Amino acid sequence: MTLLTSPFSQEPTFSHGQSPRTAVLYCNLGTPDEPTTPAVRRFLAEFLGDPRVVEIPRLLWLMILHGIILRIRPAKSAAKYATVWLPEGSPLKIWTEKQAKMLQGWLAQRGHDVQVRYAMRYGRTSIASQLDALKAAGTTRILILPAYPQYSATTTASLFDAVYLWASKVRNLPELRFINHYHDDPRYIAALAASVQRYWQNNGRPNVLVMSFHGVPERTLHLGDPYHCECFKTARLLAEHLGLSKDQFKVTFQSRLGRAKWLEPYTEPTLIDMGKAGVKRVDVVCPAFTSDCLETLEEINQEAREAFLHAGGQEFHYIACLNDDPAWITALCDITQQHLQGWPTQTVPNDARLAASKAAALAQGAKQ
Ligand SMILES: C=CC1=C(C)c2cc3[nH]c(cc4nc(cc5[nH]c(cc1n2)c(C)c5CCC(=O)O)C(CCC(=O)O)=C4C)c(C)c3C=C
Ligand SMILES: [Fe+2]
Ligand SMILES: [Fe+2]
Repeated sequence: MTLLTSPFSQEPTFSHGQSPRTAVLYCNLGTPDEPTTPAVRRFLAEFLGDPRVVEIPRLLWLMILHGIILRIRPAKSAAKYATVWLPEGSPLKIWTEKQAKMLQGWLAQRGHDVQVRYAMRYGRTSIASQLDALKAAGTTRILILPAYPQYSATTTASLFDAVYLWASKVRNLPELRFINHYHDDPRYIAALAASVQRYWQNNGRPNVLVMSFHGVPERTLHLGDPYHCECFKTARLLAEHLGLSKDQFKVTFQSRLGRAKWLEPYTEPTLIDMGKAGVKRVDVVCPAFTSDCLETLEEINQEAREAFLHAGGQEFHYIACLNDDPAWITALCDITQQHLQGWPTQTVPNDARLAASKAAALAQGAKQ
């Protein structure tokens, strides 16, 4: 792109006459490149090596991570990934990419000239590489949109860290905005509720709806992380929307790692207790995940299902994540639009708008 100098001032303007480019970077956790032991080891080394994710003294943790965990876990996890892998790749990546494409298209339909890209905190497609690409394309305003409705330092703050690290190496920075959370956004809640209601219309209702959120160490709650409270608020709003009484739903936390205490109650033991107690049918929904991934497709829809049925339960229904649900993309669009306010993102370029208003003024003058 050539830079011209405006005849009226020393301000540079872009030769194609468009307003400065605005972009949305839709960020998710990340996933291995393939369901193999080496690829999962690479992914886990980066993920679990992040001090935001595992907060124990560095040296000790690096010894445990490289000495034990990365020798055992990758093969086990790779086998699990293989059970959910699709011909096009990892479900998390496929859904995240599709959501970003849909968001861009739907924003364009609403008249916003905004580029939407997706990025992953770990593995490919990295946050730094996408920010580099946006900067190279002349983007001057970037909105960081996490795929996580609930804020957690382990996820949201960690992805912001990656943005700050990139920014610390850039001379001429774009304007940056960050969305911390949307756990109580009425449009996200309505999309979740509609997906559950639709499922029930087609499949009947359960005795209990289990809302299973990804867990985090309990210690993070005592240190001030709002994740636990935000999960409970999402759950309460979802239950209200669905008209559920207290005994018709249950909040649980899944994916515990290591021996420390994580947020309770844990999903699988709760389901086993329910099966043993004679609960006939449970439906499970995972509101912290906006894309289906290993944690929902394998841990819930395979492992937790088996545990519940084995404990005496009769019917286990997994309600899919929001994925490409139109109500969810609409919610994402609304949330994005709200945070783009004040940034010029109209489809009609500034210069064309100016020319049109000058022409209108001239025509008005000619009439008088
Ligand atoms: C929804 C938000 C998430 C939070 C909060 C979170 C915290 C967290 N996770 C781990 C450890 C692992 N998570 C793994 C997979 C994984 N985690 C999330 C989301 C959150 N994690 C997603 C979307 C996924 C799926 C990725 C995919 O490729 O499909 C894994 C890897 C899988 C495995 O080996 O079991 C680990 C490990 C910790 C320690 C943590 C907070 C401290
Ligand atoms: Fe996780
Ligand atoms: Fe898991």
